[in-house]
Amino acid sequence: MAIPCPPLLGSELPMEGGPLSPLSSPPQVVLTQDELKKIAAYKAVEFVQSGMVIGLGTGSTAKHAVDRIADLLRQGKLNNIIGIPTSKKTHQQALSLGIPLSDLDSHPIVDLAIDGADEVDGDLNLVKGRGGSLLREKMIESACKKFVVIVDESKLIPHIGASGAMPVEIVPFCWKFTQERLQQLFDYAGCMAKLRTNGDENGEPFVTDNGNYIIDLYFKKDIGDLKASSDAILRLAGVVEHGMFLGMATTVIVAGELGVTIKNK
Ligand SMILES: O=C(CO)[C@H](O)[C@H](O)COP(=O)(O)O
Repeated sequence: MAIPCPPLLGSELPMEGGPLSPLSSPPQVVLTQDELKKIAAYKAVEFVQSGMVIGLGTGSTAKHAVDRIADLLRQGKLNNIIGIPTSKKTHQQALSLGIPLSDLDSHPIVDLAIDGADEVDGDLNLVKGRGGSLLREKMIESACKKFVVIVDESKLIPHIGASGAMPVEIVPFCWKFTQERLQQLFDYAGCMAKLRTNGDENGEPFVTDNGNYIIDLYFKKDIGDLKASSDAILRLAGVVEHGMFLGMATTVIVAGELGVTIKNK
């Protein structure tokens, strides 16, 4: 869907915090959602400095950031970057672009991670993992000094789970049992727990990079206390990790109709 937006590109973007602020001139061009994602991604890459270890996110927004980092390396504007990819897909992208890569075993401290999100609430809590990479994303983004989240404004929501699924990565063993337990946990919020499939006619389960399954939780109502919800999910044997990233984002860059907003924790 095309979204009206002033002609904002690259370093011309406003960087104010707080709500999106109207610009003086009326909207002149219409930017697509993907163009907004690119604007947020390029703005985030301005935080990258030579010599940094960078967590490379996964998804259509993070892909723009990885492309941009590769461009700046090629142009000699960045040097000695080491990328830590959050998925096999991003690993493949970064490898094909010639970004030097490593992992948390060799680089346990990550200077900066840049990644998209499926939802961002008013306290900068996130839902991630609708793209299926939540476990590696959470491992890497928990290990970083600064976590910059890049989104278009459609990702801003009033409460976690408001726009769709909250994914939970589980072991395949007796997945129906774990699915049932997860649904029961959030019965009070009208939860529907669904096994994610590949979308083909056979209904084969989607398998994560770690060989696990994903149960998508759909809530009819606000689940309330996020910390308590997180703890309850993680207490279930069979659960590996969930897609709520609570208190992890240090900065959220939002590209929208009226410009760019940078929200800091
Ligand atoms: O968490 C993710 C993948 O596991 C993605 O960051 C999230 O799904 C956002 O994706 P996109 O940038 O394509 O909207």
